[in-house]
Amino acid sequence: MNTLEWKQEDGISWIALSRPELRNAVNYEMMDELDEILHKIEATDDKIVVMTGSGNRAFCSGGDLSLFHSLYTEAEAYGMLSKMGQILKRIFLFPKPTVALLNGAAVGGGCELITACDFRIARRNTKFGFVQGSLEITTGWGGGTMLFERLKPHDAMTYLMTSQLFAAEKGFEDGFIHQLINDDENLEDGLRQFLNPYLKQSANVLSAYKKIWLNKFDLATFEENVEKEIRNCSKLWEKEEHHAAVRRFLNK
Ligand SMILES: CC[C@@H](C(=O)O)C(=O)SCCNC(=O)CCNC(=O)[C@H](O)C(C)(C)COP(=O)(O)OP(=O)(O)OC[C@H]1O[C@@H](n2cnc3c(N)ncnc32)[C@H](O)[C@@H]1OP(=O)(O)O
Repeated sequence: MNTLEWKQEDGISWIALSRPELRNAVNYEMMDELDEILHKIEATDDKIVVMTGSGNRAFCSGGDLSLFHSLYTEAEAYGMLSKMGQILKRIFLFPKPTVALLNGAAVGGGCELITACDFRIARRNTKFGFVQGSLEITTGWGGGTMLFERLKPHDAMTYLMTSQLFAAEKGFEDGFIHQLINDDENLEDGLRQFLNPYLKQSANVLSAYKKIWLNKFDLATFEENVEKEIRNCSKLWEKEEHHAAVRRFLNK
């Protein structure tokens, strides 16, 4: 694996996004590797999946803008967005509980990725934000649809419509972040403390409860809504306003 690290320990499958020099931005190789690793994990006896980022700056900075900047038309954008959208859906619907461990900032598509997970644990000093609006696009991997399943509509709209970066403490108050880990605490120790009561249960019990939550969804409607989100984002993507905003980011 070139863009991910995977380890299995005490019933936990750890996935670390590993492109720290670009703040763990997602490229096509990472999408393929994520897809592959999720298939492998599904076949293990592991109880819980933890997703985190390499380094201490970022969990994930979203799509790799230096790469995806070359996608110009709606159709080109749709290809990339729907590829990652499929992976986010797999994470959201994954048969085992999933946890996003925010070792650093989760921004743009990175924030969509944490939304796809069942639990979010963050260092107290981290930030998260759906900054897509400042790039003149919206969420395009299905994370907007998923956010409305995680939060009260008013809070979800605030996160999405303001494009702001928020402190993890605000996410904790809103119920988006489930546990804060103090800055002087070891991140893995803090996570294990949170996970201990879950890890005392069998994999079958955890998966069965996850299934009850997933049974709530009309899958066809959920998939239709994700698809609409991806299509809408693709339309905005091809506008000059978006390309200009990305150029500003890359030339800063
Ligand atoms: C494409 C899908 C779409 C979606 O559907 O959601 C998206 O994800 S759009 C992408 C949205 N993401 C962003 O706009 C993130 C921008 N990044 C940041 O805000 C910051 O980098 C950070 C994540 C808050 C971390 O800040 P910091 O630790 O200070 O790092 P730097 O900003 O100095 O970045 C270091 C290095 O990495 C490059 N970088 C960062 N993010 C990306 C990215 N998403 N794509 C490509 N490159 C990225 C950044 O340009 C720096 O490069 P160098 O200057 O060459 O070192």
